[in-house]
Amino acid sequence: MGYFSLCRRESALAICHSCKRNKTQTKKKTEEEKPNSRENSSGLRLFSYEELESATNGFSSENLLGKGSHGSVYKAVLDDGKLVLAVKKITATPLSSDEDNPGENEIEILSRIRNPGLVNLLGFCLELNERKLIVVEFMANRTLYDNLHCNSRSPGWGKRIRFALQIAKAVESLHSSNPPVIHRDIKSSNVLFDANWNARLGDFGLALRGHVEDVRRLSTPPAGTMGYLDPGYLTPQNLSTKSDVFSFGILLLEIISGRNAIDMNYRPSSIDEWAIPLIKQGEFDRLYDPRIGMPKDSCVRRQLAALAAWCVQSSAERRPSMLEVVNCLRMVSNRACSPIWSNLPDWMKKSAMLDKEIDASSADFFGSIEEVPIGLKHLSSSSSRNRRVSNVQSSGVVFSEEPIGKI
Ligand SMILES: Nc1ncnc2c1ncn2[C@@H]1O[C@H](COP(=O)(O)OP(=O)(O)OP(=O)(O)O)[C@@H](O)[C@H]1O
Repeated sequence: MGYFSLCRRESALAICHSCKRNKTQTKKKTEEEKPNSRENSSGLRLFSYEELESATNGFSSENLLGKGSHGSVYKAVLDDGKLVLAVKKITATPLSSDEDNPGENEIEILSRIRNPGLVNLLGFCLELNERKLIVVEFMANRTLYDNLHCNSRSPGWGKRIRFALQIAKAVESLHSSNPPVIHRDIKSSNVLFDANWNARLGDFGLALRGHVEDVRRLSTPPAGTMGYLDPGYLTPQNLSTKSDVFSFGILLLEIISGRNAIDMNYRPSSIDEWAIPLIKQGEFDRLYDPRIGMPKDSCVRRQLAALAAWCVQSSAERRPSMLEVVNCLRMVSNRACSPIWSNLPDWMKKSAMLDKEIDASSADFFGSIEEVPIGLKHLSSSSSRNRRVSNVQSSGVVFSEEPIGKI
């Protein structure tokens, strides 16, 4: 029996059962719950259709936040203006089954995970069987796609690196949950910013939850978005968390270069085919977003580019884990935000790391790695900029002062 079939039998996930109820049953239940909406056992709120309709001004175009391939998203204001949230009105296709209905899948997955790095589920409305309403946290500052590509004031390197780290942490939290979640649709339009400009990962319509062997057994066809999709993910058997790592690498290249994942104004049009030769040749001035110029710190330039290249390798096994990505980005972030950090005496570095909640294994990343998984040049042990900051981590990537060699 597949994992999702099992999920559907668990009482803890009342939502799944509820979703399967017919309209009459659901209406009856909701009527019983009136006049006030209430939370179910998972802490999720059950909304009535009427209250969401009224909170979105009748799903008006003024409240429309955007449209995706599975429906539209509206801003909703409830509880006398105290609560602002986003309502996804999912349009089921005639072919949608319980197994592949993105709305139901999103509820099923998001009801089991909650994390400050995600656009979390707040509740749902079950009254429309064919067009479900999913209620999630409202993200006030639009998507990463909008901010990178449609904003005349493009974010600078400090912000971009912080965003990359926040997204990486969110993906890592999915991969390390039990059982793991594979998002399968990491891309800039699925990263949204909350009111405090924290990057949050959203849209779990394609996500799969379960141990890789179980998920593979389900034979869910490969899915994702062109330009971000792992080229090695051709059959259900190829699925692994490393497909998310590939998509994250594409996202990182997008953050670095400011160009679209697929952009007909460039040759080659796909970002990885365009970027990797530039990274190999050390042509960072052509790689980095010309609107804001390259990061001033040459180490940061090399490190970010090499990390992206590591993630988009064609061999899934040779890509880093998301934990390694997080550790790399923590180091980059540290360096980018405090250039003086690399010159500090060891004891101060340690304190600085504690202050910034950076663990020792992250610090190892830049200092003492023997393995060079993508053919990056070995770090010269005499290089003062890249010298060892603490003890060894078993695998990783090395950044050199020189242009990066063969990948
Ligand atoms: N929680 C939210 N808060 C604010 N705006 C949102 C929220 N979720 C989505 N949006 C807006 O609605 C748009 C559509 O979102 P949706 O997740 O349906 O599709 P998408 O990810 O853009 O595209 P696709 O479904 O094709 O992957 C987003 O691009 C975003 O502008």
